[in-house]
Amino acid sequence: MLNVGVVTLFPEMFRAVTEHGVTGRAVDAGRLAIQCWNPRDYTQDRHRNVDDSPYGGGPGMVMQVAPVRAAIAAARAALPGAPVIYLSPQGRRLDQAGVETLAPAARLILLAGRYEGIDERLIELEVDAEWSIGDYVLSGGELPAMVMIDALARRQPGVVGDAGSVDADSFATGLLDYPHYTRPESIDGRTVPEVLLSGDHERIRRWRLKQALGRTWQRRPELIDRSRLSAEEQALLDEFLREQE
Ligand SMILES: NC(=O)c1ccc(N[C@@H]2CC[C@@H](O)C2)nc1
Repeated sequence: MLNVGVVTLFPEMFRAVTEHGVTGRAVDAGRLAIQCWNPRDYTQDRHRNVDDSPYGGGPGMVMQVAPVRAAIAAARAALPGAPVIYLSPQGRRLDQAGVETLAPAARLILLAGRYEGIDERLIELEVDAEWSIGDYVLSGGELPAMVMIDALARRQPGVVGDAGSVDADSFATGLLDYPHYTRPESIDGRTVPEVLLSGDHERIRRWRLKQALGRTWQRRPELIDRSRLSAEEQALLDEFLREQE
């Protein structure tokens, strides 16, 4: 059971994960819970302000400490002991290995910022870890938070129907995915590789491993350390590359 608290100005956005697909079913099955706390609900002023001008000048606004801190406190009360993760381009780059390190956590609090960001003292006082989903700037931390929720939910037992499919997930193997096909057998004259119609499961396993190795070598060579490949993997990669010549 993964229990996620989210501090966000846009709780409605999280319906994208609570009401759809694998994560929606995980919520229905009680394997995933997502609860949002909105800093705007913790403002004291009539205008319910959550942002203010930046010290030092410059464009945009900065999220104020007090409302966000109060929302985090409310989340902590509901999720005692949960680490607080702030999503930002300044964070550690999330990859499948990072997902694996976060996966054992039963509780997490995700802090999604808006505007130009949050007051640095919030990070110093409340944030346990900063994570980034990639080197690009987004309007808010909500989408990165949902990316993290989806990746972590898939690692919860029972969330992904066929457990084997999670193990075979690309990156779970450290490789890119092999090609997938389904009916019809021919589209615009393009047919399905006959090995996949053979019913020979060992041949199919080898073909898929060869494709994963070859595609990874061609598109993301840095993901392959040839010295760590098994004899079978080395042979399959060589075979793939010979066929490409
Ligand atoms: N690459 C990322 O994971 C990422 C995370 C957050 C973000 N934007 C928010 C808005 C203001 C500040 O909180 C940060 N952009 C990119």
